[in-house]
Amino acid sequence: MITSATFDKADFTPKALICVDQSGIIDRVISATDSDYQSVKQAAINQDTLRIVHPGNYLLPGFTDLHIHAPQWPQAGLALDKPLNEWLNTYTFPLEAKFKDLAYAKKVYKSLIKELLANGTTTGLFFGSLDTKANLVLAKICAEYGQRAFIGRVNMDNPKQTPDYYRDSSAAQGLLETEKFIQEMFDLQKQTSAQLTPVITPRFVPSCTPETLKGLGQLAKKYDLPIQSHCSESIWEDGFAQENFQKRDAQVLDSFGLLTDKAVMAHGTLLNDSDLKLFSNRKTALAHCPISNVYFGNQVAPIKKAHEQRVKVGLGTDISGGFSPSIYKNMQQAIMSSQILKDQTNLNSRLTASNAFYLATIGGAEALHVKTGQIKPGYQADLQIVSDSFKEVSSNRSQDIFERLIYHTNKENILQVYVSGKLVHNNLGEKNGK
Ligand SMILES: Nc1nc2[nH]cnc2c(=O)[nH]1
Repeated sequence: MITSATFDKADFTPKALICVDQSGIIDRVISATDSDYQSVKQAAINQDTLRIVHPGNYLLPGFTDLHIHAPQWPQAGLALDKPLNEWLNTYTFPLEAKFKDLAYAKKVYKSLIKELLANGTTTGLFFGSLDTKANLVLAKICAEYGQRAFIGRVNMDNPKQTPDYYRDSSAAQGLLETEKFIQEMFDLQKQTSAQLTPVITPRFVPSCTPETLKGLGQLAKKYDLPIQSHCSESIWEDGFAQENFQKRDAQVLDSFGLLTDKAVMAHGTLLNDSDLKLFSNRKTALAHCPISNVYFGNQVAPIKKAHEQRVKVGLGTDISGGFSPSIYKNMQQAIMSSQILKDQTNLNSRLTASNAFYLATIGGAEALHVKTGQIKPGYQADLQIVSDSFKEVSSNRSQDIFERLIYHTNKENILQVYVSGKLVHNNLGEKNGK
């Protein structure tokens, strides 16, 4: 098994028993040299609860996707040659508005959640749409398929920056609808006992009036909820904050109580040193979306610097600003983009495979305050079993195997995925599912 130990180091354990309790939490990790290894293994065989990770396959923690726009799934990979503002107005807002149609929402969300689980994503932080009922459809599908989910009802009410057909009619109406969504999510949580959390979701500063930003800051405090938005993603977005508030984008969000230790801000490609300090002081996390940033980010996000300044960082696919639902592909891009930043700035900005793995596992989990992302006692058994397709032709050193898995794992290599010990994706067929 492989689990991240620190930002710079992944631990490799060739042989161990991972004991998962009835509630889906890792109870013990027993190494082959421990005195009760054989007896615990035999007991599991007797109870038919032993699951074996065969040679050439590896057990990894499930990943957290810290930034996904669920209703954008049908356009993943489309129109990415357009600038952000045009892409939003011409393609994205019309698509999101279609989710009033709940049959359409159901079809799209089922496809998305199956795809995320098949790619090893066990926790997702989702932007929904404006439509409360469609967001609840997403929540129910997550509950049904076993996806741990944080879901936000999007707020946007600035008439100058949003179209008539896709906008809250006023700040008060949007806030009321959001409070309704929060209550319905709490009810759903109770009915299904699924791991569902509502999230306060101002789309981004340009889409919202100051009344909405203020009201959402207050709702987050009232219900002690996570917050998600976009921050300093593009030169255009930064310019909007400067022109309308005479402040940096991060400062605007902070002035409305939206940078908290439960907030996750997407992109941050243009965060400067003082913004990073603000994030660090507020314990606000950054969702690094390296594929999307190539298209809309205007710059490579300074991830190594953010980590060194003690900003919490995880990875996001940003479906559909990013075209791929795979966190593996985003780890690869995070490493590649960091090299470009190094070449451009001559700073020590380069990320390693171990760094990227840390962001995908521990980084995402810490941002959301969930005990996932590590194969350790006390953590949720959110796990994936992946196969190394290069084992016949490449080296058998643990570091080499690890790097190969980061670079070459496709959906086909992800054999099984578990959330809290429950099998949620099985690529081995019924029989071998055991
Ligand atoms: N990438 C991205 N940036 C945004 N900024 C505001 N909305 C969006 C969105 O849907 N995607």
